[in-house]
Amino acid sequence: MTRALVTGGCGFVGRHLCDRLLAEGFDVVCVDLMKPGTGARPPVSRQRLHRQFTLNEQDCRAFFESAHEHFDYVFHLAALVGGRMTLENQTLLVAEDLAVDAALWRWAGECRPGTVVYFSSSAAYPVALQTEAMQTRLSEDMISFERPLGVPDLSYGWTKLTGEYLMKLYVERYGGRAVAYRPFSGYGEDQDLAYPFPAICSRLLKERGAPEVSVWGSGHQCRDFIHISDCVDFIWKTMDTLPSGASLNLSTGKATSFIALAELVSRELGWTPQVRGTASRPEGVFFRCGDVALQKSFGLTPKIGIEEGVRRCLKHHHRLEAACV
Ligand SMILES: NC(=O)C1=CN([C@@H]2O[C@H](COP(=O)(O)OP(=O)(O)OC[C@H]3O[C@@H](n4cnc5c(N)ncnc54)[C@H](OP(=O)(O)O)[C@@H]3O)[C@@H](O)[C@H]2O)C=CC1
Ligand SMILES: C[C@H]1O[C@H](OP(=O)(O)OP(=O)(O)OC[C@H]2O[C@@H](n3cnc4c(=O)[nH]c(N)nc43)[C@H](O)[C@@H]2O)[C@@H](O)[C@@H](O)C1=O
Repeated sequence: MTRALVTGGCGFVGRHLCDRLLAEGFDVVCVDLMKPGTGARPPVSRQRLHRQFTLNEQDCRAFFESAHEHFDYVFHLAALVGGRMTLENQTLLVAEDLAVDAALWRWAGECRPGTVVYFSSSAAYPVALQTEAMQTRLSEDMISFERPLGVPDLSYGWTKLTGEYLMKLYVERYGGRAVAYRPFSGYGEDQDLAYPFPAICSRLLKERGAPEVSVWGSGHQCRDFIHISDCVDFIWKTMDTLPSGASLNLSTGKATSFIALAELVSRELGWTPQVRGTASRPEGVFFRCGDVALQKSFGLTPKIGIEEGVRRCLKHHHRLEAACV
């Protein structure tokens, strides 16, 4: 039986990843803080009832201190993330996430799991490449520790960059196997409303028919939205073939502005409001979109386009509304 440890497995990405690992016949040990009100949810019932799934509700640092068992794979997702967190409490975020990542790599050095899969982020890319003037499609080799091209925008990006650096040390010094993924804007039906994709779908559903709707920032800023099932599929297909120490984007290569996203949602709902930006709300970087050449070399193509993603998200929020009536 293949054994996997998933830290942060009750978060948005973790829930989907655990589902896939269980469906593929893995034995899954999940470690998650499960703090109330943070967006972490109990695993879906089939996970709880699943004989091959164990949930430890604890800080993964404590788990690392006491666990000496062997895992074939370790998927490290535990991190303080999300719009609110990244913007509001940078110091806490850096202190916590660096400590958690350091604990992971120290433990991996001692316990030597088969493969460590580190969840980095597209936020680790240099901010100077993501301006309105540059609008660069970000490719994996644009993060270089030897000849840096620039620095990330937020502390959150710095912690992910440092995490990747620690991965490289682990691979070089301990000869361990590890790979990293850099998700762009992952979204999906059961995502917390702190994230823009579900927030916009849910808001427009409520405001349906209004002459005017709003998005944050100028509305012209762009993101590369990738559906969570494609993210998980890309990981599944490459986690054994990606060279040790390498990082891979999880992206579609398609940039969508928030105004375009809101227009797509309203079209799907059958009306055409005026979409306006809200200057008082944070805008973040202007253009964050992945280069997909390396993903293509592994035969990866996303299955769910943004139109289908919007339809799924709306259907999900419709269902939630109906359940509340
Ligand atoms: N979603 C996306 O589009 C992107 C995600 N990523 C990365 O992917 C990973 C997963 O993201 P996502 O699922 O969206 O985030 P979530 O916040 O939904 O999930 C993270 C989970 O980790 C848990 N956690 C945090 N700290 C600890 C800890 N010390 N010990 C144990 N569990 C902990 C959280 O618990 P609790 O909530 O109870 O605190 C939460 O359940 C993260 O590393 C993130 O940085 C990167 C780029 C984009
Ligand atoms: C890769 C990276 O992906 C994410 O980082 P990000 O792309 O910078 O996104 P964010 O969540 O920091 O910013 C949200 C963006 O969305 C715009 N926006 C518009 N309208 C609404 C709106 O209505 N609500 C919200 N919340 N945002 C809106 C808002 O103005 C801003 O531009 C992280 O989840 C992070 O985990 C991560 O790793």
